[in-house]
Amino acid sequence: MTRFADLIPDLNELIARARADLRMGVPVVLVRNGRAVIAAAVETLTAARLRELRGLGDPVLAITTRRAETLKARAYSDKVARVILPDDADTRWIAAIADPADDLTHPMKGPLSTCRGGEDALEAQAVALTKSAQLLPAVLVVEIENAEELARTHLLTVLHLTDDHVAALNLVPIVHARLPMAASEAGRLHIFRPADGREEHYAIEVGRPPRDKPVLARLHSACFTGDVLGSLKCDCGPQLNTALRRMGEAGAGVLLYLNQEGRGIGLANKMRAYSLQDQGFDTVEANHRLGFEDDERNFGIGSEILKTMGFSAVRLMTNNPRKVEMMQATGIDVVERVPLKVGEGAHNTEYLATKARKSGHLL
Ligand SMILES: Nc1nc2c(ncn2[C@@H]2O[C@H](COP(=O)(O)OP(=O)(O)OP(=O)(O)O)[C@@H](O)[C@H]2O)c(=O)[nH]1
Ligand SMILES: [Zn+2]
Repeated sequence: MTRFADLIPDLNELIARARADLRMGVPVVLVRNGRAVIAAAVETLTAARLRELRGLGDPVLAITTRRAETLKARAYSDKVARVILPDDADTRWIAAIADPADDLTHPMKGPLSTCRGGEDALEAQAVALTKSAQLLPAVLVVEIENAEELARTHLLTVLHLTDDHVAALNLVPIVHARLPMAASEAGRLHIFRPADGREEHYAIEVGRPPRDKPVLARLHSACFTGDVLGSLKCDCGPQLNTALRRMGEAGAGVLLYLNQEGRGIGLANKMRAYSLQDQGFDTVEANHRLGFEDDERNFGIGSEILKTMGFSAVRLMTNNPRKVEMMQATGIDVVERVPLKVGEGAHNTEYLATKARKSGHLL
């Protein structure tokens, strides 16, 4: 028995630490079924670290199959493609694989060689880690033998992964307090903190809705540009304000403010997507070129919070049928869908039309 064993971080805690490492540019070590790799996020890779990683073996650049499609590289798997790093590839070459900003002005000179066969589970998990760290989904990976020793001598985080690790949500209510708002003086803000070290989420309770009846609810995803800056590119700001106002008028409701900016890709990546939209790509194409799925959000978070607050049924304000399906699938009964169509204008007609055409939003 190790003494003070409870002081040792568990896998969820180590994953949170690994996320922070990758964001800073520090490589992490991943081990699974006797295989070990060292992985560094492309977005934060420095020339010095690239040099040393090359010294450890033959690096492979792992990207999502989505990004590989844009680069016309063969993925051989539905999750991840492994691009073989040419000997003369520098950090700029590597960055261009991950970042589509210059795809049109400086297309990659292919064809890119990719690995076929062999193990790619760790590569897929490493890419998933960069996604959850809200970085570009791309990692430089080198297979290593002496993982434990390298990690110990170089103070690197080691993750022993068994299978596709799904952290339990475990949203802990931290605090709530009265918050009079323009939409309702009877407001209350609740803070929920997930056990996985990621962003906190909020619930804004309007009035005191009875727990045993369906509550007027809105699942709102953070949109700094729309909610705070009044961006005209989307409908988020007006949707947020209208939802709160309707709850105020009804005297009761609950708005979940989920910190899943940019449909879960983070504000930096959303701005990368906006820059691609300025080059003519629509909202879905831009996500795909960056290597993301259309929507990387986890709506299960909303259900967890509602259950913790004591609700089991909602009248959900949304135009997104996926939100309804996900709520039902995660144990909250959606007795009614309440449309929330506001904020249409010259700058977002295309955006709303694309949501309807490609993402199934109801108009
Ligand atoms: N990646 C990406 N995210 C965007 C873009 N425009 C808006 N968003 C994000 O999309 C999300 C919109 O969230 P919601 O309004 O809650 O969801 P919705 O799927 O539109 O569904 P309803 O509004 O409920 O009908 C927010 O997280 C925004 O930050 C974009 O062009 N690209
Ligand atoms: Zn928005």
